Amino acid sequence: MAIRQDAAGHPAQPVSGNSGSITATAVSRSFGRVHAVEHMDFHAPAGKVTALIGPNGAGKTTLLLMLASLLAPDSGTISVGGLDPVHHRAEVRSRIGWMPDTLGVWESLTAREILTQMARFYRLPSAGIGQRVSMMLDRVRLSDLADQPARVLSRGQQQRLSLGRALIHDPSVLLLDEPASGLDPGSRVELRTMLRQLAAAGKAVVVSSHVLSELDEIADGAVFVNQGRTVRQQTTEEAAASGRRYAVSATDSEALAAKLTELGLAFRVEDGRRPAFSLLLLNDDDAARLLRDLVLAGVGVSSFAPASGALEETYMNLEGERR
Ligand SMILES: Nc1ncnc2c1ncn2[C@@H]1O[C@H](COP(=O)(O)OP(=O)(O)OP(=O)(O)O)[C@@H](O)[C@H]1O
Repeated sequence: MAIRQDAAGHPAQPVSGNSGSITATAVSRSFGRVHAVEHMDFHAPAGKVTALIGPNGAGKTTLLLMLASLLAPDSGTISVGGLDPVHHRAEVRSRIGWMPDTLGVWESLTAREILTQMARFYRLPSAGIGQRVSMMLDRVRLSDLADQPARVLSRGQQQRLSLGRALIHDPSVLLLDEPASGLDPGSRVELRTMLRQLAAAGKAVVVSSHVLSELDEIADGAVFVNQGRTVRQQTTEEAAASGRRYAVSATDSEALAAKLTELGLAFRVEDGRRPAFSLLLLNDDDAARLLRDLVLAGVGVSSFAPASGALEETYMNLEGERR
């Protein structure tokens, strides 16, 4: 089996099938007295989209910066496909695509110039750079704006340029901090499709996001963090198996409440434009059964739908446990 060395002469670990996975074990990082990340564990397998979820200040960006080798941990270990970013920085960086929450580029350069410069930084063969940049501009739908200075791009267009920049060297691990921020609904759908395609191509995709309702569609699993610590890791299927909240409303709210009570189901009344009853159901079969029972009992059901995603439900439950 081949053992490689990086530029600094450190022996790299054997190249194996997990070259795209990324793992952090008990990593910590403080800023003065602030313990931004404390003994955090994180794993994102190759070929999957992993969501990094947590409230403001939980330590998500600090963890991503460490995973991207842009910030050194005070303690703990990080492995990118078996390589430690501290000792194999150049090789790890060539494997990682990093999309920060704000673009932060040379604003007077054009989108094309920025991607060209990044391709040079990553030492892509110069003969192929022009074609690679044009392909990437097309992929993130910026071909029409390719020769405009970055400062004139809208927030959503800058996000797309940032994604193109993260992908220009075809990394095996993608770290995306709030990638959907500022994107319009159509662009969000495109982003979702692109992230699924990248995972299907074998890359480890890590997405930090507060838009939990969308994550069920994107993520295969999630790592929940809070106050610098990992509080739960679970697959989206595991999250779905613990049930999800449904919102039900009817033309006659009293009749609906009476029937739910008769069926022995705990519910609460949600504030909103129209009164809706919300209740936790274990799976789609339970939801179908309840809808049938309500209709057969003559309750005029006017809406019946999941009120939260599976990952959102886990997040809200964790929040509830903390209070
Ligand atoms: N460079 C820094 N200097 C001092 N404190 C910092 C620094 N970077 C982060 N922190 C602190 O570390 C904690 C974690 O911050 P971090 O940005 O990682 O959280 P986050 O989960 O990404 O938050 P958000 O969802 O709001 O972006 C916060 O209390 C923050 O104030």
